[in-house]
Amino acid sequence: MKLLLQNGRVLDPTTGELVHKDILIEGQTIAKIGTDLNAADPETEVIDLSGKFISAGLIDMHVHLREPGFEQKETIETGTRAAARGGFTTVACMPNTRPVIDSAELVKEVIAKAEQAGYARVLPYGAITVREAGQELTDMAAMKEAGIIGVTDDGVGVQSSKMMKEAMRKAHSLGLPVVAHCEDDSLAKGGCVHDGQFAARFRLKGIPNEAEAVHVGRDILLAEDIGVHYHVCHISAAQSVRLVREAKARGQKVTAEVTPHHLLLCDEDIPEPNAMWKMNPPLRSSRDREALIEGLKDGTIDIIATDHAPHTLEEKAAGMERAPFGIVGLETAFPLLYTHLVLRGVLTLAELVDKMTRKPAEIFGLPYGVLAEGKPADLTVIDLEEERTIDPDTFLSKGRNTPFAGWRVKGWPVLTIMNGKITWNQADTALTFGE
Ligand SMILES: NC(=O)N[C@@H](CC(=O)O)C(=O)O
Ligand SMILES: [Zn+2]
Ligand SMILES: [Zn+2]
Repeated sequence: MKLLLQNGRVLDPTTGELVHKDILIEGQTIAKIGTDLNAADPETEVIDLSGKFISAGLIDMHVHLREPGFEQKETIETGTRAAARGGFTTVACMPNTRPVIDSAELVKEVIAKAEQAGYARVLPYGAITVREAGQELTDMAAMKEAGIIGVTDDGVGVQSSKMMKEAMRKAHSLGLPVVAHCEDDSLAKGGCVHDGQFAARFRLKGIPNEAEAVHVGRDILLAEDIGVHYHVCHISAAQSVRLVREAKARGQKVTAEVTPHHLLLCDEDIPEPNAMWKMNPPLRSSRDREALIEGLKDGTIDIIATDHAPHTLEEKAAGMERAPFGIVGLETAFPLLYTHLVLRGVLTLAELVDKMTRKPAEIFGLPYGVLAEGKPADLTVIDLEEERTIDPDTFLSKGRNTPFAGWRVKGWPVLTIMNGKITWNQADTALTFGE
């Protein structure tokens, strides 16, 4: 199959400006990027993009697809449809399912289900410890053979330093990154929000910055001699940013991701105790938020990942103290970041796109994330002018748990192509998504 995208605009890699280009896709590959390309044969499907922005397909290195075991929250099918609608062509999924993805068999099951659904490329992580219980290392070699791209106990921190050190040795020998949910239970236990202004005002138990940062610091020390690629999940505290910056300056292979919500919100923005604003790590202080933006700009923080964490509305109705941690992110990430970071001059469009495409591919060694001839045909077309209100009722994800409902944002993905196949086309949908 041939697909010709006419009259789109792409980022010029040297100037960072948008320039008009046509893109010809043949099968699963970008065959040609040029000007005035015409459909040579009548078989070619032609789509006129009328000046819309074409990016390499977005990559999200941190999502929860919830299957197996929590299908009431999300399935691989609904989660990857949400990914496609959000402009993502590749997502890496977390193993904190039921059962936990801690064996080669379960890894293979996830990959098979994702291929069957076909809406996005799914790259699974395997657990560091059996059942994420922190007691015994998993068979990482077998899981690697089955297709994992890294190991993580996301959802919980690895409490034992000895266990973490052994995990790093094993992962390094297999060439796998260790992807860490940094949380010291002795400091975090029982908390539901950041240990700051909001917690004090509503007399809620707080989670201090150090609950994250002591793990970041410990792990950087543990990884130093081993040489393993160590990646910090959903970085939230200013101290953690400082530790990663120092490690990078020493030349250590440490990378980090930040979520859209930690970049855009802080604890003082929470209107009242409402679990739509509850996630782990929690929204921090405005000074932490500023440190995250600074870290993103100076390259300390490598990439943006959503930590898409769907839960049911019933679960979220249990209130700030009892509801589970987590908010969805796949269907709102790009327009939120474009509106609040790019249109406000915090990041350029080229910088934002880089942190959601080329950079995640680079740090995890994936052959995606660049728009170039000969590369896999993963593309996202975004209408930078289209402005709409975020309405969770229109989500393709089963999760409706977001603090961003009602926000008016610009820059919505309108067409997503993965491996040459259209996985989301707004023009085809009968649904209307807000005004
Ligand atoms: N981020 C969250 O608040 N929740 C995640 C777990 C995690 O990412 O640690 C979840 O699985 O719901
Ligand atoms: Zn986590
Ligand atoms: Zn997570």
